[in-house]
Amino acid sequence: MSEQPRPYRTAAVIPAAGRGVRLGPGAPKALRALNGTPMLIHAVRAMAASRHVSLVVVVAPPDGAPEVRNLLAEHALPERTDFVVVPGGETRQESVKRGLDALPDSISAVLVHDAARPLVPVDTVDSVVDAVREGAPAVVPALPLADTVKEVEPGAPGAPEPVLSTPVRARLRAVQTPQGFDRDTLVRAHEQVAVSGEGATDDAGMVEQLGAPVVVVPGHEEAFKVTRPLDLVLAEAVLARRRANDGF
Ligand SMILES: Nc1ccn([C@@H]2O[C@H](COP(=O)(O)OP(=O)(O)OP(=O)(O)O)[C@@H](O)[C@H]2O)c(=O)n1
Ligand SMILES: C[C@](O)(CO)[C@H](O)COP(=O)(O)O
Repeated sequence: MSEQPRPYRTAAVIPAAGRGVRLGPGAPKALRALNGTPMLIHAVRAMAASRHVSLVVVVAPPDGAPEVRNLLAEHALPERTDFVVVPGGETRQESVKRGLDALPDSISAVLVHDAARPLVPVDTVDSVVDAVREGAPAVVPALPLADTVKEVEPGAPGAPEPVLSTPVRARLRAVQTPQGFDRDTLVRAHEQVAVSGEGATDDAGMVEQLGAPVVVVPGHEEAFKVTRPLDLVLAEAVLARRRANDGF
């Protein structure tokens, strides 16, 4: 007898276990506040805002799972969405893998979304989900670049670095999250693709190494990653503009 196809259910895995070294000293980055609310809660709400997302798996700082469970209980979140919290690993890639391991069998599509991109609009989330539902095994939101990019021979910090090439800017895209995947493809990438050093910098890159197609859909300026202190200033400004537009 042939296996029943899975009902189409989409989960979001939110890696939130990073320290936030580039942001400077303080609590783990995902737990720092934006307009009084932890960055992670903004990211969780951004995923749960999509009508497609029925489950959100939060990958917490390694010893922070109880604190994250408390945060989820304390903040208003949509009732139609289920939430699971698991502890993260040493690298982003390990943290994503732990999130994937927590998915129930019923899930057929997965979004992987940085907690550090708390302000992604729901339309961007939905356009990624739609492209996966239409059959793309891997989908990334991305924007054209404003700067010219040079490939260099990396040297000591602060030392002049020889330029090797100038890629054609019109062919480059700055990649954001959520990245969307057919679940089996992403699991296969995490099982089969060997990545050395600090791990893969994004999940779609691992799928590329499998030889599976990855497509880009338009990203959004407000899906920027909170990485350095100036990004916090921008995030607060975006939230202030949203509050003003909402009329409170
Ligand atoms: N071991 C890790 C490292 C990163 N992340 C998550 O991956 C996302 C993108 O990583 P990044 O912006 O680099 O966050 P940090 O690793 O916290 O930042 P930094 O490199 O400055 O320490 C973040 O939501 C971060 O919490 C994770 O879950 N587990
Ligand atoms: C996944 C990502 O956000 C895509 O741009 C990015 O690669 C994460 O990099 P980080 O160094 O872990 O912040």
